Amino acid sequence: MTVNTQPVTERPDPRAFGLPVVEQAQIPAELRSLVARVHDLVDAVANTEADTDTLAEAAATVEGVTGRLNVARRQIGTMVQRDLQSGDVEYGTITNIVSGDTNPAAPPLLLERTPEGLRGEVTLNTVYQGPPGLVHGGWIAALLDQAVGSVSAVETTPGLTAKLEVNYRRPTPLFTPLEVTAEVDRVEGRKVFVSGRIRAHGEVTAEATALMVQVRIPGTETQQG
Ligand SMILES: CCCCCCCCCCCCCC(=O)SCCNC(=O)CCNC(=O)[C@H](O)C(C)(C)COP(=O)(O)OP(=O)(O)OC[C@H]1O[C@@H](n2cnc3c(N)ncnc32)[C@H](O)[C@@H]1OP(=O)(O)O
Repeated sequence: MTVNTQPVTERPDPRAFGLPVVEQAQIPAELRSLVARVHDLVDAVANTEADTDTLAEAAATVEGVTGRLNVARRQIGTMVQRDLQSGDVEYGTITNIVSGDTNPAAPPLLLERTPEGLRGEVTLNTVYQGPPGLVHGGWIAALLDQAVGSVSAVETTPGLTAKLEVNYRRPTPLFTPLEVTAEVDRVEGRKVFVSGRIRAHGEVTAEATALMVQVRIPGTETQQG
């Protein structure tokens, strides 16, 4: 649908808020590899039944590595700039729990623009388990919150979630490609009404409606209402 979008040039640059910005292409391949290895490590730790000697050795090794990595830490709020296939520029926090490039706990959910809004695919392992074999309801809400927040940011300007209502229609399975979609339904001043869905095997397992309230951008208060 057609929404009340603003020109790309009016989107806020996080640098204007004093936030450091890293271009996605500047993230070293070695860091991406580390993130992927630790993502697998979390799954291995969550499920291991290895003997106690192996567990003790692994704990000591991980403690040592953690100490070496903590010597140099990023500033909280560091943003990553992503160039979408559509040509749009998107900003997100680099450690975002759902989509962050450097967060090994993120699945991650990567979203791309479609004529309707945003779409992405993600497959979740037992790290995201709630009931046996199923995705935790809080994580379902997190996926939907990220998708509706991102579509609001990409199609209008960034905002915070004021209200999120999730309907859990069917169990959402682990180890199954999940399609996540989101769209802007309407815009009223700073209020952006959005909706999103998760599908497994083409069937909706969860859907959400949400209200995003756009952040006030210095110098544009009158435009934003
Ligand atoms: C540059 C940065 C780039 C960032 C990229 C990000 C990528 C995105 C990905 C992130 C994805 C993850 C996303 C996350 O995880 S966001 C994290 C979770 N959300 C929060 O922490 C938000 C906490 N809440 C607040 O900070 C404030 O309440 C906000 C900012 C939301 C509004 O406080 P503000 O003082 O600014 O505005 P206002 O109070 O004058 O309200 C304005 C209008 O809204 C209406 N209203 C408000 N609340 C509700 C409600 N509950 N139901 C119905 N209506 C509500 C209100 O009546 C009014 O309407 P009207 O009277 O004008 O008609």
